[in-house]
Amino acid sequence: MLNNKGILLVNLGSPKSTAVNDVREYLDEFLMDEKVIDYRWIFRALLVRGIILNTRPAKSAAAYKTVWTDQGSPLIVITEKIQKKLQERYDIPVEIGMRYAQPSIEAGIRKLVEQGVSEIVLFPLYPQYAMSTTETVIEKAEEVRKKNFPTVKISYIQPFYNRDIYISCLAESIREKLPEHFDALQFSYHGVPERHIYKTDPTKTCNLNDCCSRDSNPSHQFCYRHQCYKTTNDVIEKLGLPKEKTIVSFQSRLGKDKWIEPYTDETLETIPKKGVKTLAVVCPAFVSDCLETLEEISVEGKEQFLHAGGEHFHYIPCLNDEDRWIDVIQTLCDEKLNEFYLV
Ligand SMILES: C=CC1=C(C)c2cc3[nH]c(cc4nc(cc5[nH]c(cc1n2)c(C)c5CCC(=O)O)C(CCC(=O)O)=C4C)c(C)c3C=C
Ligand SMILES: [Fe+2]
Ligand SMILES: [Fe+2]
Repeated sequence: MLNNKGILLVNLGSPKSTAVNDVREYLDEFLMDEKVIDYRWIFRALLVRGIILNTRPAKSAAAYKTVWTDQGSPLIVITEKIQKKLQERYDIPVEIGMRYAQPSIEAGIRKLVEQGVSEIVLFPLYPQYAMSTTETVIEKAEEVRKKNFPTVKISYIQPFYNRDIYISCLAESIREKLPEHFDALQFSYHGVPERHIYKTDPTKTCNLNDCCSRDSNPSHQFCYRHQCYKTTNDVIEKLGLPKEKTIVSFQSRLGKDKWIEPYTDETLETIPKKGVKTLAVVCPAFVSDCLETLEEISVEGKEQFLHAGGEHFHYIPCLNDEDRWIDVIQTLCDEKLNEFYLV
């Protein structure tokens, strides 16, 4: 019986509008999360509320305005489309929740509970594990569950960065959108501070230089960088592309800390001089297009590349609500739903 089961799809979240005050409120909640800026509260507050929130909201609001749709933030609109398509395949309720802003994780769980759900499969919509994404989602959901819904059971879908169904789906999606001719395919992942990688590796053995070749190292379970390289290598293999024709880089760094390298913006500025004139870029840390892909890569990144001597720039959209991606979500949900029977 699936009667008391439900699915909650969780994504990052967006400001409620492009008004500077709404963006400030969103950034405050986001950046005051200690899993995102992992300083002691007082230092985090000094940095976020004393420095970042003075200037960033206006700059981010202007960027959001360039991608906002009539229905709202692309990230939310696309997550809602995924929800609708998935709901058509299930007769148990499917809801969405955002880690920051609205609709919140709490609102999503409440909607499910109001429909009689007591066992939730929660799907963090992040292929690779990171403290600032998967981990903070689980922590938040558990906090909400313990406080407001103590009798509800939640099970969590694990990062799927190396699952063959996901790799095949991503590879096929890329294959369809790649231009006939290109000099390089760049995989640009969202960056994280380098410190986050060491912090989440329980074995403390992750060596950024060689961890990616040691797939048996248990630290890779918590190593975002490793998982990005694993996704890339598996997709390249599926596509039959020579490794020399591909680039991995990390985007969106914020602040003065060292983030994992190489940085996307620096790469875009150097590769034209090395002969890359036609570039395709894909962003597999994001399953839905959002500010970071539609503005930072498709607009800013393109300008940087062309300005540095590049000639053609092709942005490859995220999986969004492609049916083959909905198939993957459904398979991963079914696996978890079936686990309920085994307990
Ligand atoms: C210390 C800061 C940040 C870390 C660490 C970080 C990790 C991280 N983020 C995503 C996914 C997304 N981030 C998005 C926007 C965004 N990210 C940060 C900062 C950190 N992210 C900021 C300040 C912002 C807001 C926009 C801006 O001012 O630049 C988004 C887009 C949201 C949207 O509404 O469109 C996504 C998605 C991942 C996957 C990740 C770690 C792996
Ligand atoms: Fe981010
Ligand atoms: Fe590692």
